Amino acid sequence: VSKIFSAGLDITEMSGKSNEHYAAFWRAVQEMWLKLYGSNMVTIAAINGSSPAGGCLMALCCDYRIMADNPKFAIGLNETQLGIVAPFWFKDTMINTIGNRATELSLQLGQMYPAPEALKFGLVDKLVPEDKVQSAAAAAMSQWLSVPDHARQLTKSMMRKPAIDRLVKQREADINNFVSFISKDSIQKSLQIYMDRLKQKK
Ligand SMILES: CC/C=C\C/C=C\C/C=C\C=C\CC(=O)SCCNC(=O)CCNC(=O)[C@H](O)C(C)(C)COP(=O)(O)OP(=O)(O)OC[C@H]1O[C@@H](n2cnc3c(N)ncnc32)[C@H](O)[C@@H]1OP(=O)(O)O
Repeated sequence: VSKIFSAGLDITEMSGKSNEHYAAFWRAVQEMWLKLYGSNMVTIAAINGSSPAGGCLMALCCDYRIMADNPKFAIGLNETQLGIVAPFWFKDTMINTIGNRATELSLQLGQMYPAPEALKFGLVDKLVPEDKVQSAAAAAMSQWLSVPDHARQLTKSMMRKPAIDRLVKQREADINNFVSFISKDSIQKSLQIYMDRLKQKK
C-alpha cells in the first residue's frame, strides 16, 4: 500500500477475542520475529511509508533500512500511545539498533519519528526520494551480498543470538503475559479508545 510500510499488528486481533485467540495470535507474532530477526539471509527494509509499532519492529529486524525522504512518513514503537507495552523482545530489537537511552526515550513516550528524525536517531540508515526506495534497496542488497556469506551469517548470528535465545527460553511465559495483559478490561478499553480515535480522525 502506498504511504504505509506497515500499520503494525492488527489491533482488531487484540480486542474482543477469546484468550485462546490471543495466545495463538501472539505465538504467530513471536514466530514472525524469530524467523525475520533470526534469518541468516540478507534483509533490507524498503520503507515506503509510515511504520508504527509492529511495522517498525519488522523494519528493525532487517539488516539495513532505507526510508522514503518524506517528513509525513513516521516510524517508531508507539505502543504506549495505545495504552499497551512493547514486550521485552521489541525493546531488545530497538536497543540493538539505537542503544539504551534512545530506546528508553522512544518507548516511554511512544514516539513516532518523521523520516528525517528517524535518520538522526539511527532508526533508519538512509533516506532517499520516494521513487528511489526500491532501487536503493536493490543496490544495498547487492553490496551486502558481495560479502562472503558464511562470515556475514556468523557475524549476524553473533550479534542477534542473545536476544533470540532470551525469547526462545521465555516463549510460553511471554504468551501468558500477553494474554493476561491484553485481556484486562482497562487495556481493552484503551485499545477501543485508540481505534475510535483513528476512525474519528478521517
Ligand atoms: C507487560 C507486557 C506484557 C506483554 C506485552 C503486551 C502487549 C504488547 C502488545 C501488542 C503490541 C502491539 C504492536 C502493534 O503493532 S499495535 C498496532 C499499532 N499500530 C498503529 O498504531 C497504527 C495506527 N494506524 C495509523 O497510524 C494509520 O492508520 C496509518 C498511518 C497506518 C494509515 O493512515 P491512513 O490515514 O492512511 O489510514 P486510516 O484512515 O488511519 O486507516 C485505514 C483503516 O485501517 C484501520 N487501521 C489502521 N491501523 C490499524 C491497525 N494497526 N489495526 C487494525 N486496523 C487498523 C483504521 O482504523 C481504518 O479503518 P476503517 O477504514 O475506518 O474501518
